Amino acid sequence: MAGIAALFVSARSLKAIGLAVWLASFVLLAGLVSFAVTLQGRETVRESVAFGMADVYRLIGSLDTAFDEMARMVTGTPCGTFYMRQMRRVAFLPDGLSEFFHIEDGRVICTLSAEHLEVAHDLGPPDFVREGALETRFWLDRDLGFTGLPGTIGTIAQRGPFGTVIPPERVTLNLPPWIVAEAVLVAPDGRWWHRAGNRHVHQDVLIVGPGLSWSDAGGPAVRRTTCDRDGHYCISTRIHLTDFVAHRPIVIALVVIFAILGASWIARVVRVLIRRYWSFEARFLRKFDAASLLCAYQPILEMKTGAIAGCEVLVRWRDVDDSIVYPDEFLPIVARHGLMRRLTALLVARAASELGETLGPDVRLQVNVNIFPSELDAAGIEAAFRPLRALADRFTVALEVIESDALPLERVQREIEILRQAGYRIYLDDFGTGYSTIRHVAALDIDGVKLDKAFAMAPDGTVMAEMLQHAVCMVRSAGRKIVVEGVETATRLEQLRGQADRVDYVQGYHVCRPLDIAGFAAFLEERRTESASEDRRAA
Ligand SMILES: Nc1nc2c(ncn2[C@@H]2O[C@H](COP(=O)(O)O[C@H]3[C@@H](O)[C@H](n4cnc5c(=O)[nH]c(N)nc54)O[C@@H]3COP(=O)(O)O)[C@@H](O)[C@H]2O)c(=O)[nH]1
Repeated sequence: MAGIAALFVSARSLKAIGLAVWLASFVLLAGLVSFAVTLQGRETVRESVAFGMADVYRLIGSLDTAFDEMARMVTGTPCGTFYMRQMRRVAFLPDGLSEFFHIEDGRVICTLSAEHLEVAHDLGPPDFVREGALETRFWLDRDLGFTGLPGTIGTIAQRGPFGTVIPPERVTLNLPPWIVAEAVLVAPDGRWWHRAGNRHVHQDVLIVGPGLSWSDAGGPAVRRTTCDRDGHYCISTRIHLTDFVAHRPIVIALVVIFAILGASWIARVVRVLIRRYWSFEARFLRKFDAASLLCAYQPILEMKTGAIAGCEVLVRWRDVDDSIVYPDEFLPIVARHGLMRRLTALLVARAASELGETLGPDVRLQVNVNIFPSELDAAGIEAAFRPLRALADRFTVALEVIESDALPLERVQREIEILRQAGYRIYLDDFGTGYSTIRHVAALDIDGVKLDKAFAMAPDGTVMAEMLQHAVCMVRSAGRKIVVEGVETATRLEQLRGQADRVDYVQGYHVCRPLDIAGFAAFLEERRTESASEDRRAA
């Protein structure tokens, strides 16, 4: 879970997520729009094929009508005068069929153009036969020289004793430039003949197969074949995607622009939602509980004895990705949402349980806890500190009031009095910075003052370092105990030892950094062993 949460917390992975969402949205949107365009393309193909098929059905209809008329009207002695006159009348029908024959046993006996043939023309076996109640035979692309029209090629159809010629240009394919198509006539045994359109398209579909295919040299192409209801007349189509793109640049540009804009919008919304849900503030407020608050203990050294007299309890928060967050980052959120009391109560409960269970029963310490000025009301403090106060025989509680805002002196003084009478010690924190003033030190009945670490941490020779001594004198003159924090070097500790009659306690990285409870217990044990051996040496 922490691993997944870490994805949303890190700015780098958030960028990666944004990019992934953008790409996925782009592919999805481009796919959806392309699908819509493809459907529209399929519709165009369907319409074009239907247009071609309409010619086929018209031709079949003309053939049926012509043969019906022949059967009805052409009677009498075959190839006789009356017979031929009637045949001519059928030829005048406006169906595009104008040449008719009389056929017996597969041989043409007479034609409208050539009349009675001197030698009957043997048609040979038909190329294919349209089965059914009205069987029709076809001879494709035959030389019609026997009709008196040398060099003319045409398809002959025969039903009963009658035959006719189908002109070659009867099927038209009305197609946009990005579709290539071929109309073919297919025999029941699979043989087929080109009728109109682009040669090789039907063969291509037969070899590669219908559907989307990538094997063709012209790139990916969509192929299909549509046939009439008898399956004899078919139109095969092939759309090369490159042709489609080349012929519809505006559509393609619009698809790309739409997909880019849409994907950017979706990615932005997703990023905003992720940021909102996983912002530091949002996840802190979601996971602000006893389990996520941790205590660090920083030892406080008593100058007079050289012993560890106490510790400051410092809060830490475990983020959703298990990283440890320092208070400067989340205290403003705590203050903004009025969670100061809850923070103190949770922290005190944890500290009481850790200190009580881990340190030996003989260890006596002053436990300093930071509180906001707004928390300074005796009843609230008593409630929050109950777990520590239950261990009053081992731990004395000192409240470090962080002066983050101006103190209402009268009210604060009243609360301080009650708390001190109850056994609490009160310190003003961060003296010398912000709102912490000498006026407060003089006006409030407090136990001590913690000098801001900026004094002790300042390099020798700087004004701040110089002011350290004066600040100590000033606080001392108000009769308060002094804690100097931010002692990071042995030199600074030595300098403060020179003022040991005025500086009561020091705290800082040179003494010890804040530790977890196990580290703190080990540190105390080590100090105890060291001072015991020093005592033995002195004895
Ligand atoms: N209301 C609460 N405020 C709290 C609580 N716990 C901490 N705080 C306040 O948060 C501020 C930052 O604290 P932190 O990051 O824990 O830093 C503390 C020490 O680590 C640091 N310190 C101590 N010695 C040194 C040192 O030698 N060098 C150095 N660079 N830093 C050092 O100082 C911080 C302790 O400051 P203070 O409280 O003034 O003694 C800080 O303002 C805390 O007050 C909490 O539970 N409640």
